[in-house]
Amino acid sequence: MKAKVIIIGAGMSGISAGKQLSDAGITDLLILEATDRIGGRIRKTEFAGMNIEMGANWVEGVAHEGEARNDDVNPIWSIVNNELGLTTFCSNYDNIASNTYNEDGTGLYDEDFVKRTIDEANEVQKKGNKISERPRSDDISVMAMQRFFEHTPYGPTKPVDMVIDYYMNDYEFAEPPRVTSVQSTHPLPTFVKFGKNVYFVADQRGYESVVHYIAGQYLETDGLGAIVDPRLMLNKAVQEITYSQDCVTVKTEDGWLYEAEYVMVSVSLGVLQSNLITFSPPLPEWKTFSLYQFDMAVYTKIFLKFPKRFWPVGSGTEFFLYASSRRGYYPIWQHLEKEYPGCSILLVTITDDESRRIEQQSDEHTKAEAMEVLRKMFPDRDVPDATDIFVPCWWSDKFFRGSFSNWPIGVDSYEYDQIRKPVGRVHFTGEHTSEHYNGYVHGAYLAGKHSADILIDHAKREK
Ligand SMILES: Cc1cc2nc3c(=O)[nH]c(=O)nc-3n(C[C@H](O)[C@H](O)[C@H](O)COP(=O)(O)OP(=O)(O)OC[C@H]3O[C@@H](n4cnc5c(N)ncnc54)[C@H](O)[C@@H]3O)c2cc1C
Repeated sequence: MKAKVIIIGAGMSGISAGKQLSDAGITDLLILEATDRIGGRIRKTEFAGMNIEMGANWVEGVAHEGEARNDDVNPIWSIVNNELGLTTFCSNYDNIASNTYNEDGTGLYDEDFVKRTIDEANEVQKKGNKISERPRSDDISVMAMQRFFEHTPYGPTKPVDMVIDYYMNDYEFAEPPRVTSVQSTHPLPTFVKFGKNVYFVADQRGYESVVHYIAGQYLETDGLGAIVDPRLMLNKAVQEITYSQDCVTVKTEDGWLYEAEYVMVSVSLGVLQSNLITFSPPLPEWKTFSLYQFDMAVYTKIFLKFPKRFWPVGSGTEFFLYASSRRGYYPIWQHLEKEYPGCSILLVTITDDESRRIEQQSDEHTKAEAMEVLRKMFPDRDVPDATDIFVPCWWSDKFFRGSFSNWPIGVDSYEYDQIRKPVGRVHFTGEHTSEHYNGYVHGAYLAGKHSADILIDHAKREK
């Protein structure tokens, strides 16, 4: 089977690249997707009788009216809010100082004490922004910045310091401060460009309806909106990409061969770092070097359903922290009562080593750990066992190998260009190729457009 362009992967970036190519008149496309759906890491799933988001949940980078900002609007927010009208809720973290729990069963920490910790951490972050004004060669890790400004050789070590540090860094980047680059995150381009608010998508149609919406603008759909276009082929896991000066051949796991003038690879950085897809000839060293230097982080959203609610609800209670002496141990909790009143569901987020650890144990074991933490947080309440648990496994899934990319110390913009740069007829896209917005849904969307533009130029030059 032949096409002008084969797109590998039907997540946000692949679908966005397809739209950009179509708009430029390149409609002879074939999209090969390994799974049985489009959307990739934006995925709803049924849990306890309702749809929840196992992947991306927030539109990050939204300005409120009247807030000082430039005129840029996050393109995903435009679709979510204006075009699709999905139900969203602005997440407000202002009250975490009054919602930070002790691990020794004595309940909440003193609010002023936690507030001071937050203020101090905020001061260090602000100073970090200054480091970003220096030449790129002066980049340091977030932890080095903390040592520099806080004079703490090992970074924060007390439970409250650690959970606040986790909330400010790992909760966003899914890797600890010792890994993350200051210059790429301080200040964070997403918030500078689009606004500092984050909106939680809580809509039964799912956040993935954004991907369907974009796909539906150039792929044929039936009366109900399902994509029926033969150019989208599901359950087509690509195994091998053979490229030459004249063409590209793609082999899928079921033995089919597809030929094209160009290929657009939109699989995750984690997949590219694994050996799932073989390139023939092998990718040049400059390419693999840049791909291996970047990090694929792991961020895990665990959902727990309870027979009854035992946590506080009402204004300022949505997010609460567990300050453990083991950093990153079931640290950030969110109740979904605002989004889904009466649902009695809690969401706890863990990352990195903790994510990899729990992916390798049974859900029952994870539930028991979470229950122990909850009973420490609420010693005076009757805390019933969760009746249901959902633990997504993004890291073990061979089609993802993690949740999103994180910019580590030691990678500069030059190496970043190499990640995105085509190798002959093989082009690359994906959230990890978005220099300013890597890790985000809008990063994937904009990267798809950008990489498609590079391919369009390439095709024009060859005419
Ligand atoms: C748990 C989690 C939470 C997140 N939270 C947020 C958030 O709140 N806000 C935000 O903005 N972003 C968030 N993100 C990040 C966001 O989801 C991603 O940046 C974005 O969806 C990535 O899109 P993509 O197209 O680059 O990659 P993907 O979505 O990974 O798409 C690549 C596609 O390629 C397919 N594929 C893989 N291997 C093959 C193969 N061999 N052959 C064919 N197809 C293949 C995959 O199945 C997939 O569909 C989160 C991600 C996760 C996992």
